[in-house]
Amino acid sequence: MIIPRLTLTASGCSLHQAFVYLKNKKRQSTSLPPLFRFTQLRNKHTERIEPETMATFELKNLDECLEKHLPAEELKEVKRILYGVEKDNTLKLPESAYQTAEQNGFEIKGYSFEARPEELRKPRLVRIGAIQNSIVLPTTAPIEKQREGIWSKVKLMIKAAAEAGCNIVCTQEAWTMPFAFCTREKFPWCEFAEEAEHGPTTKMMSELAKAYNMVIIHSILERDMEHGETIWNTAVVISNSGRYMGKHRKNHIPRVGDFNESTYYFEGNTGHPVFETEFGKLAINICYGRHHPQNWMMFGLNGAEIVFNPSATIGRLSEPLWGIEARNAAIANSYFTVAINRVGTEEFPNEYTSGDGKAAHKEFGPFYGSTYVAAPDGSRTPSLSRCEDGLLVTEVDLNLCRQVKDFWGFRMTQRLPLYAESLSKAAALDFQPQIVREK
Ligand SMILES: NC(=O)NCCC(=O)O
Repeated sequence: MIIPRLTLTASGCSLHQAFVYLKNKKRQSTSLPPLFRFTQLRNKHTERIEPETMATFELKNLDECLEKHLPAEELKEVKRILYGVEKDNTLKLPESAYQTAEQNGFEIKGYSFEARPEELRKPRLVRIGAIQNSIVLPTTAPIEKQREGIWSKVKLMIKAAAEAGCNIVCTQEAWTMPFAFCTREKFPWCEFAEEAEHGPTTKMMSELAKAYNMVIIHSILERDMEHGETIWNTAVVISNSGRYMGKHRKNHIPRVGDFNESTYYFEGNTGHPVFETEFGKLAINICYGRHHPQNWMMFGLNGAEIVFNPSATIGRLSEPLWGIEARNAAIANSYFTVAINRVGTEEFPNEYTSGDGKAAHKEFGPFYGSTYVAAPDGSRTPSLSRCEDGLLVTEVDLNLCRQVKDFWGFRMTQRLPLYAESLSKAAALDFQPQIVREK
């Protein structure tokens, strides 16, 4: 789907970031870590600004746009219809979390979803942190420096999540690296791959998980040392004890636009695991898997209460789909979903083509952020910004999953045996589609 206007708007975000940077420069110049300062300047210089963006570059967030332009009464009704929330569900976070965000130049937002009080079960309140971020150093910097740069930034965001009382935190897809798969070059990008259980990033995240008593889900390029050093796109789950719980490998690999990921790794072989943690039963449906309702369904069948969707996707391709897919999955499967997307435009040293007859180019993006959480009753939070680093904190009561199952009965009416029979027929070589024609 081609939506040129949205694309242009997103690329204009860098102007806004540059403006915010300059505005905050004086106030933050001593407290801002050098890597942050570099990123914000770099974005200003590397993202293309087309003349048409000037009119709309302020659209860094759809919700802020609605708030700016709609009268209060209408805004309330629009939000009820769009988000399924009857009353303001903004969650006030501890001051320290806001301060950490402000000092380090990222957005922080808090929301909550309530469930009905039950007689026999206590509320099962869980705070979820979802992190969206841009890369930090140029993609030409040494690999280890690039990774450490992103680590430093995201560690501060995890600190803010801890201050905000988060029990679970999830990063975006392939969070330690630029999303270089557009290039189809193996070197140096494969060097970002690391072991899921024993790699440096999991080690670092395990320390944070233990220190903050937090489950951490982080999505990396995995190198499987036990199976021929093969590469996978993998989400790692670390318990709040700091111990490695397991991993899930991306089930559906895109072959669309510049998402040339099939050059690097295969479809995952880990099924649909659900991780039973102190803070609920969690699963991960990595990026492109969100277009496959059956992928979402299988995590539900295995008992997931929250399914994370760490992603890397761009406006030209998928922005109109973004608000629909994870939200629909939450409704269809009676669980919470957390859709997370990176921000910024990434520039690579060599030009590549998109196979669409257009000129070769070096940039990939803009990735449009817009991280949000959807609840099983179909309500959802507003999105984080389309262009800024951000932490979304959402408090959920997991009791809502069963309450929605009881009310709507989607799990009861699911007709699994009917579909199992039909699916095995559809997958057979001699399948004949069930079509009725006029005689
Ligand atoms: N990372 C990834 O799978 N992106 C594919 C594009 C999309 O699914 O929106």
